[in-house]
Amino acid sequence: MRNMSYMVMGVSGSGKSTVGKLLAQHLHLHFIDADDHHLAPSIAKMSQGIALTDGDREEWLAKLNSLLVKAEETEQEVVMACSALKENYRQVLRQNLQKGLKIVFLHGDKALLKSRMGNREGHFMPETLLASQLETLEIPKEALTLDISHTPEELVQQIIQALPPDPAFSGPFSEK
Ligand SMILES: Nc1ncnc2c1ncn2[C@@H]1O[C@H](COP(=O)(O)OP(=O)(O)O)[C@@H](O)[C@H]1O
Ligand SMILES: O=C(O)[C@H](O)[C@@H](O)[C@H](O)[C@H](O)COP(=O)(O)O
Repeated sequence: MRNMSYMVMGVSGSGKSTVGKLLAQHLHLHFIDADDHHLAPSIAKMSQGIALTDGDREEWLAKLNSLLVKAEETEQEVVMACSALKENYRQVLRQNLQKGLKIVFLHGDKALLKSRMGNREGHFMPETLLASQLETLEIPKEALTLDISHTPEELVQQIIQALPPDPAFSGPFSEK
């Protein structure tokens, strides 16, 4: 047991919920979707096509970090799907974690992201917010970066193949 959690990140429509859930199923881990923890005013804002600010995300990120810390304290690994768009957001998500986080970054071009958002039914996030998501995104430096044109199953296999065999190994997608 590596006892280190996974963060599947990317802009809206990149597939982080889909791939994160599937990864958790494959690894028999608990899955946390950061979208389930947004404050109600944040959901209302995004539903109206208004991008969140750093301030809107502050309490949300602290809550997500507390869930990751709790998992580590109870010796659980979890898979979290979270946009985690900026480096300082990722720093908040990692704070007080002794073992760091494995970051998987789902990358795709704008047209594909737009079509994936468009295919989704009943989701609060409008396609019009994709531009601001991409403007806000700071590409993570130490992450396993995967191309979302692959199927979710292929992406999960790519993640599993990249897992370090040795728990002490601090491989290509370990950020601390
Ligand atoms: N790799 C993929 N290939 C094809 N469709 C995908 C893939 N990943 C996600 N999808 C679909 O694209 C849409 C957006 O995926 P979702 O997981 O909700 O993204 P996010 O959580 O990043 O916003 C969903 O309809 C999902 O079924
Ligand atoms: O920080 C943000 O701006 C949000 O977290 C955003 O990135 C996220 O994408 C929305 O919560 C929509 O949810 P989906 O990612 O599922 O579209």
